[in-house]
Amino acid sequence: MTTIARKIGILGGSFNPAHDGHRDISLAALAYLGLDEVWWLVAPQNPLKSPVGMAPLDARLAEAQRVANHPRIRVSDLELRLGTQFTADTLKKVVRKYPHYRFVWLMGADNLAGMHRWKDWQQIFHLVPIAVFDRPTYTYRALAALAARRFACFRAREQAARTLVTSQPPAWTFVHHRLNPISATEIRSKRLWGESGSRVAKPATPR
Ligand SMILES: Nc1ncnc2c1ncn2[C@@H]1O[C@H](COP(=O)(O)OP(=O)(O)OP(=O)(O)O)[C@@H](O)[C@H]1O
Ligand SMILES: O=C(O)c1ccc[n+]([C@@H]2O[C@H](COP(=O)([O-])O)[C@@H](O)[C@H]2O)c1
Repeated sequence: MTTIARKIGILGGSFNPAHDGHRDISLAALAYLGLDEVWWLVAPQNPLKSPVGMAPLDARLAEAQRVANHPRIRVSDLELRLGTQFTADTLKKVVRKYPHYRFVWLMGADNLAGMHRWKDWQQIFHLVPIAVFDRPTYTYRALAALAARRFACFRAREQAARTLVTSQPPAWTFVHHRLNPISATEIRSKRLWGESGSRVAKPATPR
C-alpha cells in the first residue's frame, strides 16, 4: 500500500500583526494548490526588517492564531525552535525534519519583487516549489524582478497549480486571485494614529 504524502504550504511572515490578507492567500493556496494544510511560520525577526516596532513573538503568535481561525491553517513558532532566521536555512531543516511531507513556499508578490536580497535566494528555488500570490500594486514589479527573470523558464502555468507541490524544484507559479489591499503597515499606522488622525498613546503591538 502506498501512503500519500501530506501537502503543506508554508507562509513565512512577520505577522506584525496577522490580517485577512494572510488568511485570504492561505485559503486560496488550500484551494488552488490542493494542499492539506498551510503553516504560518511566524518569524522571530525578518533579517531585512527593523526590530523597532516589531511586537513580541508571543503576541504575534497569539494574534495570528485568532486571525487564522481555520482547522487547516496552523500557526507555528517553528523558526524559533529550529533556531533559524534565514528562509533558506529554515527550509533546509524543514525538508529534512519532515521527509514524508511535500512542501511549497507561499509568498505575496511584494516578496518576489525583493527576493534577490535574501540570503541564498537561488537555493530556495532549488529546495521547494514556490507559489507567489498577486498583491495590489506589486504585480509588475514582481514579474519584472530579478528572481522572476532568473527562474523564468521554471515558471509553471497557473492552470497547473494543483501539481506544483509535487513538482521537482525549481518550479514556481504566479497565482491571480481576489486581491486584498490590506497590509500590516496600514494596520499599525491606524493603531498608532487613531481613526481621527490625531496621535494616540497606543503601542504598535497587536490587540
Ligand atoms: N494583502 C496581501 N496580499 C497578498 N499577500 C500578502 C498580503 N499581505 C501579506 N501578504 C504576504 O504574506 C506574507 C507575510 O506578510 P507580512 O507578515 O510581512 O505582512 P505585510 O502586510 O506584508 O506586513 P508589512 O506591511 O509590515 O510589511 C508575505 O509573503 C506577504 O507578501
Ligand atoms: O532569508 C532571508 O534572507 C529573508 C529575507 C527577508 C524575508 N525573509 C522571510 O520572508 C518571509 C516574509 O517576511 P515578511 O517580513 O515580509 O513577512 C519571512 O518568513 C521572512 O523570514 C527571509
